Amino acid sequence: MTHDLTVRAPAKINLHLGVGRVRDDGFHPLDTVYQALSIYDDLSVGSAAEVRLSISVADYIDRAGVPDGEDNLVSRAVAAMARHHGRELPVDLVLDKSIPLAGGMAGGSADAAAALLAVDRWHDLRTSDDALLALAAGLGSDVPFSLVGGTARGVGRGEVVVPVEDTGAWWWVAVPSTEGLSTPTVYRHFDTMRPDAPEVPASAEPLLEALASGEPVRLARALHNDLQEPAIDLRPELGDLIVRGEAEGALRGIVSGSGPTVVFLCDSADGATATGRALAGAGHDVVLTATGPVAGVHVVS
Ligand SMILES: C[C@@](CO)(OP(=O)(O)O)[C@H](O)COP(=O)(O)OP(=O)(O)OC[C@H]1O[C@@H](n2ccc(N)nc2=O)[C@H](O)[C@@H]1O
Ligand SMILES: Nc1ncnc2c1ncn2[C@@H]1O[C@H](COP(=O)(O)OP(=O)(O)O)[C@@H](O)[C@H]1O
Repeated sequence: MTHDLTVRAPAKINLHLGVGRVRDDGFHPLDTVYQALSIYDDLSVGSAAEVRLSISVADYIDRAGVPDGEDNLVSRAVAAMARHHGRELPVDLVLDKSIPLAGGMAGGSADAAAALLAVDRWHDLRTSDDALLALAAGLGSDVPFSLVGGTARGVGRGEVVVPVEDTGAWWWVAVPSTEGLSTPTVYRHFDTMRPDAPEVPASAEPLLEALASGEPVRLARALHNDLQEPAIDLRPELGDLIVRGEAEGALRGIVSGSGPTVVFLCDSADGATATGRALAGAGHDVVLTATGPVAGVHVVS
């Protein structure tokens, strides 16, 4: 089958992830700064009599970990669009994944956002931006950011997203783990380790100031993730990886979101290549070099 439309969906990292005390609804209040990186899943669309989804993955992704059928966030996004418009939205979808799985890089959220955009364009639904953002928030806290992309501040449970100016071109090395970490598990571990967590999460302001300076060394110092401690407690080897990457020239290593992917900020493209090579040489089979910020989900063909 030929597919006439492809939507590209970027991975995200959190430059700042301030987490407050768990709310009554089970979510945590956040003050976060997201950045979209140049590691992408692609979602291609063609015609069909019903909703169909097929999935392929990069060689470093465990295909068995990606749910098929209606459990996939792509299918859930199509169903949400169909409910919103009050009609069936038949479509043939082919998902090609490169974003590490269950890695704290929001691959599933990116796919959900891509599906919203793809189905909107394919069926010429002209869904308003506000409706798309509301549908996205219903699918997951990270999904609205995947629509917006670039660099943006997220508050609430992360679903209220405001773009921030970011004129930098930042270079990153991402090192995924072979085994993913579940987001709810890491949040629960945060609750255990931080029973005294403040109601109001740590402010993203210092990070935003560092970002505005355009200086990689300042940004490196300002990176902050309240889920790093629980993630490292669950996976102590992540702490060793951070130390190693920093010894190999990275300005700073940090756990991405709820982990277990570790991302390293480097001073330049050459710096990222050198750190990436050194980590690959040290036995890390999968090392991805990326730049950010990049656009949110967008049509590429
Ligand atoms: C931690 C973060 C940081 O950006 O991303 P990942 O590292 O997973 O990519 C996000 O908060 C993940 O967002 P997302 O993966 O969309 O989470 P959701 O589907 O909305 O929620 C899954 C579960 O995570 C927990 N959760 C999520 C968001 C939040 N603010 N507080 C929470 O406690 C809840 O247990 C919830 O049931
Ligand atoms: N399209 C999808 N891609 C990846 N995971 C998906 C998808 N749809 C549902 N999932 C489920 O969501 C979980 C978390 O996925 P992912 O977004 O990759 O990680 P994270 O939440 O750590 O950023 C997976 O383990 C999987 O069970």
